[in-house]
Amino acid sequence: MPTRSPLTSEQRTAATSPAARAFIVAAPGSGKTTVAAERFGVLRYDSSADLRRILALSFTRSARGELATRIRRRWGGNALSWPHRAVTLDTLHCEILTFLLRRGIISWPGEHTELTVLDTWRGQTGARWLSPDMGFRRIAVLRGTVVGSAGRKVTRSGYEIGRKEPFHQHLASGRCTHTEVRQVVAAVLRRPELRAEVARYLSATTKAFIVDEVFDANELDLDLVRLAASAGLNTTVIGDPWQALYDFRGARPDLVPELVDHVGFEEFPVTASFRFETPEMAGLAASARTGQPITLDIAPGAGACDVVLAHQWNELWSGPDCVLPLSFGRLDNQTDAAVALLLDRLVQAHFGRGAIYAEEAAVLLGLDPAKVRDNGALLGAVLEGLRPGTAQAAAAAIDTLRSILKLLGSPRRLSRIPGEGEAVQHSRLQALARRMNQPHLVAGLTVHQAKGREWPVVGIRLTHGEAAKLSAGLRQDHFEDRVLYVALTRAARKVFRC
Ligand SMILES: Nc1ncnc2c1ncn2[C@@H]1O[C@H](COP(=O)(O)OP(=O)(O)OP(=O)(O)O)[C@@H](O)[C@H]1O
Repeated sequence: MPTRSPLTSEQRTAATSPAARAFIVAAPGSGKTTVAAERFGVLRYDSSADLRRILALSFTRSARGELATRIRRRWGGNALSWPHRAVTLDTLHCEILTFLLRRGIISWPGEHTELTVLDTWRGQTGARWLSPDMGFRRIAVLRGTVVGSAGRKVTRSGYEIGRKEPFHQHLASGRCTHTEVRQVVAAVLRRPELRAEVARYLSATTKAFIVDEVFDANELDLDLVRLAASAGLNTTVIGDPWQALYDFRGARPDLVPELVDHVGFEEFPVTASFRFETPEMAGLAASARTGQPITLDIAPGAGACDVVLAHQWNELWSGPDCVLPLSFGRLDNQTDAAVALLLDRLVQAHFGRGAIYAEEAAVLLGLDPAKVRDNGALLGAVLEGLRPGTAQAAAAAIDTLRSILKLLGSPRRLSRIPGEGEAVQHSRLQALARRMNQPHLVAGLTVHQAKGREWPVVGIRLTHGEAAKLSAGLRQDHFEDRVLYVALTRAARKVFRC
């Protein structure tokens, strides 16, 4: 086991404080996750006879995974044995809903008490891309104590269900997405008598909440924190206002100071960063945080970097061929999903890990992800066919891909995509072919995927607008500026512009 570095006095004070409500504000690399994991064990193994669980909470599966790994590494595998858990806020919402349904406090269409909760409606009957000019989408509401549905004007584009019938059918068969779960739990918390039931449930089961990256919390998450604190749970929230990135999930970093003030959290600053190994990086991070103008050196080649980051996947694909982005981005149709499986194969071969959204791609195609992995040689053969890099090779590879999906167990045959969609797939495959022919590949990630991680040397792809923002100095209250800040602070030794 590696030796553990001693905590700084700031870290130790924050992790071991007897405060029932602690707000730990920390800069990048100063040990937010380290302190969260430490405090988990301090509360888990204290000498009290209180056997209720400690709940470590984060917002994304990758952040949850990192937190769970750190807890196990610090305190041993048993630290997360039942009832103690590290889960996402979405999992907690589902747990609360299941409790309310099982107890009959509220009821679901078809009297379901166990739900199948999907990440997205994409690929489900009745789901289509709806944009603000396209009328209404269905949302889940609470009528009395019964879950029902209502139409709401579309305000932000996405895969939604617009028509009543398919939405009702999904609900009646016990199926929904995390969005519906959030809508119902939010409606529950607005009703005093139901809110009191949730408070009772939390205080009966849970001794402490430790919420990592609290600036990514949306209104519902923050309301749950407020409820937990008022129900007497030991409540710790940890975060950095400069690293709030989940606007698309409704993150409300602006509401955190109000919550901290209103609930009466005791504040513990953790300032010393362990990430930055060179004076240059420490200076760069400080300049970014204080809004000083920033200019990055141009990379001698992307191969000089350990990772290349960009805000959007497209920016990575339009960059140097020695950068292999770990995704093409959103999966809009089944051909997108099939091409994502090919990318997954190449990513596995080079980096020993899967591509982002590979599992989602398999599910969208009706395939068992394990079977796809077991039959990787079939996808490998399609990749080999791509090697010449021509448009003809790309077209032939798509055809072969469509036919082998059947062999992998896909219930339907993929058809050609109308309009320009087919040409987009050809150019994606040609981009893959160019990467296959590189002697050395560097992983490309979006800043969202890189959050919470670190590398020695980081390359950043900047649009003109982003470069201008850097030269003007970053502002914490601008989302795009925070994205740039998180990108810059992933490097221990050096950041280059790629
Ligand atoms: N007291 C310490 N002594 C030495 N190294 C430490 C100490 N505390 C944290 N570290 C190391 O510093 C690095 C950053 O820690 P950690 O990931 O917990 O920071 P973070 O604040 O969560 O980072 P981010 O801002 O990127 O989310 C890790 O490699 C961690 O092991």
